[in-house]
Amino acid sequence: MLQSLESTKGVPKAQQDSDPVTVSGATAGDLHDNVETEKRAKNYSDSTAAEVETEAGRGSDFEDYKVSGVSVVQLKSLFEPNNSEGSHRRFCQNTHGKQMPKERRRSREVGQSGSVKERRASRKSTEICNGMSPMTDQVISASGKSKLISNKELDDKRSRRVPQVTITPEGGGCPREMQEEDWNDVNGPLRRKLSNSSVSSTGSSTVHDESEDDILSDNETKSKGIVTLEHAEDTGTTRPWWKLKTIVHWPIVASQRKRLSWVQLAGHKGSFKAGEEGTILKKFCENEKLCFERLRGDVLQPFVPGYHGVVEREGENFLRLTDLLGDFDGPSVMDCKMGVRTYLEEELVRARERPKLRNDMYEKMLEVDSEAPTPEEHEQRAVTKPRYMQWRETLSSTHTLGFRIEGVKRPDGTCSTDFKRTRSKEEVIQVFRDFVAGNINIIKTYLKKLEEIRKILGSSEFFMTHEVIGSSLLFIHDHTEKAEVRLIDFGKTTALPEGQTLNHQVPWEEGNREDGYLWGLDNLLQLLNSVAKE
Ligand SMILES: Nc1ncnc2c1ncn2[C@@H]1O[C@H](COP(=O)(O)OP(=O)(O)OP(=O)(O)O)[C@@H](O)[C@H]1O
Ligand SMILES: O=P(O)(O)O[C@@H]1[C@H](O)[C@H](O)[C@@H](OP(=O)(O)O)[C@H](OP(=O)(O)O)[C@H]1O
Repeated sequence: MLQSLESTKGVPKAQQDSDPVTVSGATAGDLHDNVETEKRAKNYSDSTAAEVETEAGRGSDFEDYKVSGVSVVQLKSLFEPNNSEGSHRRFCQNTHGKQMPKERRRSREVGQSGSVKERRASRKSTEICNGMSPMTDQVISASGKSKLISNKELDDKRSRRVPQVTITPEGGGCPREMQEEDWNDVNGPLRRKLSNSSVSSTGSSTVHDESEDDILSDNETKSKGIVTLEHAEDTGTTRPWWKLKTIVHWPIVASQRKRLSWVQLAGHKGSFKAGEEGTILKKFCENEKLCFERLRGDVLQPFVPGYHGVVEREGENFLRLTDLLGDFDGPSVMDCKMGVRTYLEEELVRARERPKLRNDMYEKMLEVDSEAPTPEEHEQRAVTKPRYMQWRETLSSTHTLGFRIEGVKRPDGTCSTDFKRTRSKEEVIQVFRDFVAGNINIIKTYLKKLEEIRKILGSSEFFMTHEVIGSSLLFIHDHTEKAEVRLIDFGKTTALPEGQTLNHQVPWEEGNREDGYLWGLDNLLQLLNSVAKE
């Protein structure tokens, strides 16, 4: 399946009218992974067929309406750039009162001043999780006390509703997401456009089997993997989105500098563009930028993609990152999302304070299990984001193992993102076995790399002082048995209040901000060890 990506697709004209932004370039020293574009082009030989990109802006937008006094996001008609907030595109007023895409809800660094309750909860959490017993067998009640409940009970509770505990704003208030009104305070636009839609979804697919209509539909059932990245021109000018249509995609061999066949196993469509000299451009996210800046000089830096600054392309800002696939020949790739939780505490708080019902998430739920929504949710035809995220976590291995597989790309070019129900140890092991095609040497190299990462994380100042949510480990290997693991995606990784640290292994209780990252990593190590011994 070939998917054509064009990040400017569907971008409303108003965004292109927005203010220019300051661009910080990369220093020469940043370019520590220098990979040649030609080599990459050769590696991604999957993409030899010409593709045709249809009209830009095609796809579904969403519209808000009210059900029982709560706003609902619903699919809206096509070709309407200035719509209301939705999962795929959100817009807000900029300082000039113009409509512009809203920054993905990761823009604000969280937690300059955590609440007292947060700090207390953090101190309380001293239990170390051993083995693979679920760390989520403890829940916090409305009184703030924790109690033990069965896994079944827990799953039911977690998957049915948003936890009811609220964080009380104290001493400056608890962290909260940037709201539309906050935009007036923002000095310069935050440039990461909200999702066009997530790549990860149900369904297994190959590189060759998708029709053009499928390519550009916003149907979440269409899993993506191999994508064709546009090489955005550094013109400094903006191109109206409606002009970006019916572009013929030449085969990669014919236009290596302009296009890059690439693998994107998770995340949002249109988030990436091809960069220069072995780099890719990821849509700008202030929070992620801050993380990469803080990672400079941290012991963890060699284990994350090289960061080469912020660049502007066609009026939009991007983070320029080393393409981790660049050193591999026809790589196999796996994305494992780490941690016991995939949403921020502030997202829970917001969902309680201002519930926003998502029709797209309800639809995604139905695709997997038509009985998953409650009668009320069926009636509303919508769920809140935390509800969806929690359901995804309990359905997969996020809750039980502290990580989950998001997607896999195999050497033959086929991709699968059909892992929403991959939950048990045995199932996860089987995916890894298939991933390495039974090659134990590769598993052993992965184990070595993971052990190294485990050790480094223990001494990383960055890791200690950040809540790491939604970040993945990217596994990459090729037929030469070369294998590498890197930490990616810091869009939802947030700094803790001064002086606070995380243990990353104790159970999460709302307020303690624990993410279970290390617990998940230990489980992953254990699973791979068992594969290596086979
Ligand atoms: N530096 C990189 N080199 C190679 N591949 C990458 C790199 N960064 C990301 N990817 C690919 O892109 C996918 C999505 O990346 P990422 O998770 O950073 O995007 P995202 O839009 O922030 O995702 P999400 O919405 O899940 O948070 C990964 O699964 C991986 O396949
Ligand atoms: O994998 P799925 O089932 O498609 O679900 C998506 C996935 O959980 C993403 O991590 C999340 O983005 P964030 O991590 O950025 O929150 C996205 O939310 P979104 O639709 O609000 O972007 C979800 O739709």
